[in-house]
Parts: sequence; C-alpha cells; structure tokens
Amino acid sequence: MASLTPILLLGAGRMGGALISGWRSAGTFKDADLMVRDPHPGPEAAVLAQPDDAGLAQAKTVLLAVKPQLWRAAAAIAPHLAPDAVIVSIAAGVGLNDIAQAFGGRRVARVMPNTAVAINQGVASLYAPDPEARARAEAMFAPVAKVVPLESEDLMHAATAVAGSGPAYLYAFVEALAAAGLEAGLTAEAASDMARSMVIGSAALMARSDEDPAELRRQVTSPGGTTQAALEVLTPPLGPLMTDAVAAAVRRSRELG
Ligand SMILES: NC(=O)C1=CN([C@@H]2O[C@H](COP(=O)(O)OP(=O)(O)OC[C@H]3O[C@@H](n4cnc5c(N)ncnc54)[C@H](O)[C@@H]3O)[C@@H](O)[C@H]2O)C=CC1
Ligand SMILES: O=C(O)[C@@H]1CCC=N1
Repeated sequence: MASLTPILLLGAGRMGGALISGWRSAGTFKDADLMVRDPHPGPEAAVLAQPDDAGLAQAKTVLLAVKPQLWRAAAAIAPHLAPDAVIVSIAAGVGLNDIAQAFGGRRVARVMPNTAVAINQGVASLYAPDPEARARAEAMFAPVAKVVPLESEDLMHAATAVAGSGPAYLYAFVEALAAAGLEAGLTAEAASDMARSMVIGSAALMARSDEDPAELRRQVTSPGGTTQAALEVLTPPLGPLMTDAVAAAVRRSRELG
C-alpha cells in the first residue's frame, strides 16, 4: 500500500469528528497527517489544517464525509486533487461508480461506520474492489472499528440499516425504557440512571462473554418470572418491528443514492 497520509476530511461534522477523536485516542494518525475541507467543521477538526485549493493536491486519501444530499457539491474539489488520490466514502447510499465518476475516475472504497469509532469500538462495513483503496480503508478503520468486509456493494444498504443507524435504535430503546420506568412510578432521574446503566452493563457483559445474545437472554429469564412476563409482551412485536425498521432504512439508503 502506498502512503495514505495526508488524509483530507471532506466534511468534518459528527461522523468525521467521531473518526478524528478515535484516531487521536488510538494514535492512528498525528493531527499533522489530517486536513479538512468543510465550511463549518466540528470542534474535533478545529486544530487541523484547512488547505486552499492548491493545497488539496497534497492529499493522498480523501474521506468523503458530507451528507449524501450534498456529496456532488463537495466533489467539485476533484480537479484540485492529485491524480492518484484515493477516495474513501462513508456517505450512506451513494454508489461507488457514481463517486468514481464525480472524482475523475479515481479509485474508491466505500465504508459504513458508526459513531462508536470515537471510542475505538465502532463497526465498519467495507466494500472496495480495488486492492489499494481497500487497503487504505482498512488502515483507516481497523484501529477504531471491527471491520466487516462485504462481498457486494448492494449489501451496503443492509449494513447501513443494521450498524450505521443501529446506535440510534439502541438509544431510542433506552429513552423508551426510561419513559416506561417513569410511568411505573420511578423518578425521572432514577429511571434514566437505570435504563442507561442497564444497557451499558449488559453490552459490556456481552462483549466479555462467549455466549450469544439468545443464551444471555435465557440467563436473565426465570421460567414464570418477571422477565418472561415482559418478553411475552415485547418479543412478538419486536421481531417483525425490527424487520420493518431495517427494511425502511434499507429503502431510504437506496433512495439516497
Ligand atoms: N452520523 C452517523 O452516525 C453516520 C453518518 N454516516 C455518513 O456520514 C456522512 C456525514 O454525516 P454526519 O457527519 O452525520 O453529518 P454532519 O452534517 O454532522 O457533517 C457533515 C459535514 O459536511 C460539511 N459540508 C457540507 N457541505 C460541504 C462541502 N461542500 N464540502 C465540505 N464539507 C461540507 C458540513 O459543514 C458538516 O460539517 C453522511 O453521508 C452520512 O450518511 C455514516 C455512518 C454513520
Ligand atoms: O441516518 C443516516 O442517514 C446516517 C447513515 C447511518 C447513520 N446515519
């Protein structure tokens, strides 16, 4: 693999900022290895170089991290990039061939990360038929995420729906559980503390356990007990609801391209 730095973050908002934080804490890149092009960069990017158009030619790798609706405007920098610059896109739904075309035929990798890259515990699905683009994307994401290679680009929609959007489903679950605790008589503070701490502890337990989630669930569920009573309410709708939710995110990912 050729040198992948300096890396230009084309867009440094929430996801670009999460990556900068993750790279900093993992020691993956020095700040001097990173540059930013963003009219309103987030706080994580504040100390990074913001090259003028001539300076863009220094970038060896470009991380495309703007909203999918804005990516074509962002790609207007293409004529200023070095001919051998490689594009690594995290934009949901935007196809590899479209990106390659907009960036003058440069090599492209697609990655779908999630915000937990900020603490080096993300998951990042990767699709890149070009070996050099794949190697660079792996070098960027492996230090901060579990990298999951995809065999076909079409699977990127499902990866987005499960792992990219997934953190929001979990946070929505915590919100709903805390609201239900309040309804059941707890104070707002106690309900929130319980819901948050329960998810954090249970996720940590899953991380350390060799058991799959179904077995961990069984370990909590006493026959005829409270958990079984709650799961009998929750589980029948949860399966089909989750299937519908993931299908809705897949549909939206297809539309965004
Ligand atoms: N937020 C998340 O959890 C995830 C987001 N993504 C993808 O990451 C991309 C960015 O999402 P967020 O960081 O959430 O959005 P964001 O809105 O927080 O950040 C986007 C940044 O792009 C900048 N920008 C807008 N136009 C630009 C241009 N022409 N040139 C350069 N920069 C420009 C904005 O100022 C902003 O700072 C999206 O394509 C999204 O699909 C992927 C995985 C997870
Ligand atoms: O909501 C979105 O469209 C982006 C993609 C995955 C997470 N956030």
